Amino acid sequence: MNVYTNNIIAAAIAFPVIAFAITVPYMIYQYRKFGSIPWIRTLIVYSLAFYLLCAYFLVILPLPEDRSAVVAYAATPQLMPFNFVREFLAETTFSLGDPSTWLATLRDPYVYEAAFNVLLLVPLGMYLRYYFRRTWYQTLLIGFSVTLFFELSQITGLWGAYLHPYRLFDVDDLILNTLGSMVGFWLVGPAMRLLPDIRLVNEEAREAGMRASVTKRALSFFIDVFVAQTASTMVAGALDATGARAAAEAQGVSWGLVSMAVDAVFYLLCFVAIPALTKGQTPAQMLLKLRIVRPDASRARWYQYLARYGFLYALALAPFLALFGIVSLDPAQASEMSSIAAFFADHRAGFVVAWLVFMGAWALSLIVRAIRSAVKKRPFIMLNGVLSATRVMTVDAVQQERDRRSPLDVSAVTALESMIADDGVPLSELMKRAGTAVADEVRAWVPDPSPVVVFAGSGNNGGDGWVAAHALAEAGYRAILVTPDIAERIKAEPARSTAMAAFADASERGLPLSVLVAPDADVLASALDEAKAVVDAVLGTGFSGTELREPYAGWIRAANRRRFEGSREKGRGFHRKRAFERGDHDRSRKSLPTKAKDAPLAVAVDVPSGLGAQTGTIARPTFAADTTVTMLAYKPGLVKPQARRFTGSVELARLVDTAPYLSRLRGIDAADSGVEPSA
Ligand SMILES: NC(=O)C1=CN([C@@H]2O[C@H](COP(=O)(O)OP(=O)(O)OC[C@H]3O[C@@H](n4cnc5c(N)ncnc54)[C@H](O)[C@@H]3O)[C@@H](O)[C@H]2O)[C@@H](O)CC1
Ligand SMILES: [K+]
Repeated sequence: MNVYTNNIIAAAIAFPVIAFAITVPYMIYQYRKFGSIPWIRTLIVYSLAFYLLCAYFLVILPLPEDRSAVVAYAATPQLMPFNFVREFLAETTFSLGDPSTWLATLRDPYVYEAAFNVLLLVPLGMYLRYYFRRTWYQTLLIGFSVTLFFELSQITGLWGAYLHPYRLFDVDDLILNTLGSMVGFWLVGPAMRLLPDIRLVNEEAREAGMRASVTKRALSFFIDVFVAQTASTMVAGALDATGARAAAEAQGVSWGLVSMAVDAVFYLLCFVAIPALTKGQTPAQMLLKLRIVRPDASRARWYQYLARYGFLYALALAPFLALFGIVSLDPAQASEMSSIAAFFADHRAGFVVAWLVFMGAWALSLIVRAIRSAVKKRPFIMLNGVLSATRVMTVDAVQQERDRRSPLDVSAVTALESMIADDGVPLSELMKRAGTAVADEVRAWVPDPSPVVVFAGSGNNGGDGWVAAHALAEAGYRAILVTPDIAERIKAEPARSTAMAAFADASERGLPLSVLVAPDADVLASALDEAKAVVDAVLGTGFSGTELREPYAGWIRAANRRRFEGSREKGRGFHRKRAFERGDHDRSRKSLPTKAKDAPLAVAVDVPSGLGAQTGTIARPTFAADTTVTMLAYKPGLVKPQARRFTGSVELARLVDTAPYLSRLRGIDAADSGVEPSA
């Protein structure tokens, strides 16, 4: 056993080195892929690395004394499957009928080594199923490959590092290790219900990745400094090698000054010139998808980049220059100094203490603010950002902020649709893309096929709902579509033909799509009780007003009640007594009641039904959503302050490349009305 623990200690010593080497690449990869790095994933990835290292060390250590060592027992591979069983039976006193022999058996090397060989790859199977979401046969294959790699390391004497194999290649190891990975696969199954779903962790990371977190910005800054400094050092070195130093010194120019000038060139290049060419990105910001912009997300000018980083260096360096100045004053020469210098020189120690206190307080305040911004999910703004009127945002957040700041009037959306249709993408195709985007949003947050309720109104917003329900059913979700009337009797086009086609296709292929036509309250409530997601495609841009008509009002109330009171089984008793009885909400309240624990995901299509797309008025009732997938452009109502608690997060589904149309529309808009567009 001692051998095992020694190897684990070796791994523990080697691990920090490896962890350090992989951390920056790991962070860059995660930031690029997901935008943020959840703790849980870091824990998993690093524990996996540590575990694999331990396992490998157990397989290849201890190393023989010298390269040509011959280890007798490892010379011939053991190729007989289940040899360990035979040897065990031959060599021990074990008897199934005699319990007194059982305990000794456990201490038998054949038994504990076999058990250990199984154990070795149990964690791998767990990681493969839980984190990498591999199926059982993929786990089997990967487990076997890893084992084979281990055994091949042994039979080749660590890939030729040693002339002879020093550990035994054993088929039984292959069998037992692979079995271990399968045991891990089976064991982790029940635990997965308690562990956070890694797909949701990823989805949340993507959402959190909209923010330019302090760590992401710090990483980007250090990469930039590293790049600029390395380039500068190399160039200065090259100049030195070509004799520039001697030439400079012959001219009476100090080499220190020259290399500082080279530094300055590279820092200006990295932090000013390159951002000016790339619309606001330093090299590392390109890598990490960050951008320097004005506070309103518009493009900053080159002198703002200069100011931003100039102030940063000035603010960071000034205290050190001051300290250096004070420390280098010699009190012995105080009589020869100006009175101010003499004062500083006399009180040197006091100033150094004051300096330390000041810097400590400053550092502490930065740390507190950084933590507070992380907790409150607010941007971390530094003084140099304020002074230069710039911010660092993620590329995605810049885009989102620009979209939010230039919503498109509902009338303009209609104009936009017909422009797109004129270019060959008809409304029916837009509807298909819109519904698919909604289904994708549901699938991102509810990754396993589950029951989903889709409310579809009788306008085109409802058409999006039919597409979404069909797409979800196609993906195996049990979609329950709630409609006031059968598809044939929908009046709006292309909603009608789209709904009919979706229904016909689903029936023909036997997809799990069921349609509830004007269901009564009880049927509706049961459907909602089971649902893992509710899609609101009742009313979109076609609605304005302060009251919803039936049956829509009843549907929305039922959905809101389900959201805030929980399912009916759970809701009876405690929950039902709560104030939120009408399934309506008190419009004077600043926030909505908290969501019930088992509330389904609520997705609104285009706008939450009840919210005025143009005006942002909140009707009675209005659908309360976790996320709103809005089509083509933000509508003015979505960005009104009161809308936020009904829309949840807003996702823009562009459906087509809208940029050329938008500039045309805004141009025409401005010319026609004689006023500046809202952007
Ligand atoms: N903008 C786009 O490019 C696209 C828009 N599509 C969808 O089409 C929607 C607009 O469709 P429509 O113009 O047909 O309008 P809506 O579907 O938003 O609303 C029209 C329906 O609302 C009902 N209604 C009006 N006032 C009511 C009230 N007070 N109480 C109850 N019901 C009321 C009407 O009877 C009508 O059935 C958009 O929101 C979007 O979801 C997509 O289908 C395709 C792409
Ligand atoms: K809607």
